[in-house]
Amino acid sequence: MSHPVEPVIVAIDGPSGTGKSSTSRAVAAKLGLSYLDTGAMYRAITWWMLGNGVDVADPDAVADQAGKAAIVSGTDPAAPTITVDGMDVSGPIRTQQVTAAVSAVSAVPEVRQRMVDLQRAAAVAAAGGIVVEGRDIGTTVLPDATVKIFLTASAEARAARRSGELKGAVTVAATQADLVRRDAADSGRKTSPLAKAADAVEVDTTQLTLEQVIECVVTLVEEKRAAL
Ligand SMILES: Nc1ncnc2c1ncn2[C@@H]1O[C@H](COP(=O)(O)OP(=O)(O)O)[C@@H](O)[C@H]1O
Ligand SMILES: Nc1ccn([C@H]2C[C@H](O)[C@@H](COP(=O)(O)OP(=O)(O)O)O2)c(=O)n1
Repeated sequence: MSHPVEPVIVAIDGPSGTGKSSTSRAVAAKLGLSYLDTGAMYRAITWWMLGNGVDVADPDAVADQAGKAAIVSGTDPAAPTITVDGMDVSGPIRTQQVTAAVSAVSAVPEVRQRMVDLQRAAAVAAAGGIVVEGRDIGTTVLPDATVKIFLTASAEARAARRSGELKGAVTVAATQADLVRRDAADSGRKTSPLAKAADAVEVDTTQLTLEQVIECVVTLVEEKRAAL
């Protein structure tokens, strides 16, 4: 008897600098799936809050404005996009100012509820399947995902990777301190903290090349698909 083929949903979670974005994009491209960067969505709403003079340290003020920004993500892994009220914000959401404020904004339950609704809608819309990366995808957003991956790496390796991107503008030590602070905030918040789902496969990427991580995830997805 044949079964209807369900679109494959891959959830990739983990802290900053573990390789979620690079791995997710490449896996989606290789397997012909859509791709959603949920961190970019939290950065986009944070960018909007900062630009509109909202005090990001005041959760009530953030909650009050949580429904205002129209955030739209393009899910083609070859050219992912993110807009706020129709404006391309892919550059501005990567500034240090946004990075410093994003954990506070994303801890506010009203913000999370809006983002989770958008993320689930994107997964439903991706008829051919999707790779979704973030902090709470396997635990909260898509608990029925076909495959769940939790990427880790040492704080040293993650900081070295990130400061490589910042091209020496910030020292590795300062980058590492920022990462560790953000990990603590993201893991310690009340609403859907950064956490490994019980049924996620943990992959420590400290000693792996990006290509090895991509291969590992592609293999896990193909094994799961074959067993369906
Ligand atoms: N296994 C790896 N080894 C070395 N560098 C990596 C590896 N995975 C990712 N990188 C690099 O580290 C940086 C951060 O990766 P990224 O995918 O943005 O991580 P995340 O989305 O988890 O924050 C990027 O410059 C990326 O090219
Ligand atoms: N599913 C998610 C994704 C990101 N966040 C929050 C917490 C993270 O510190 C920020 C930014 O995430 P992002 O993946 O862009 O961070 P990095 O690129 O790894 O530095 O957003 C979240 O709370 N839940």
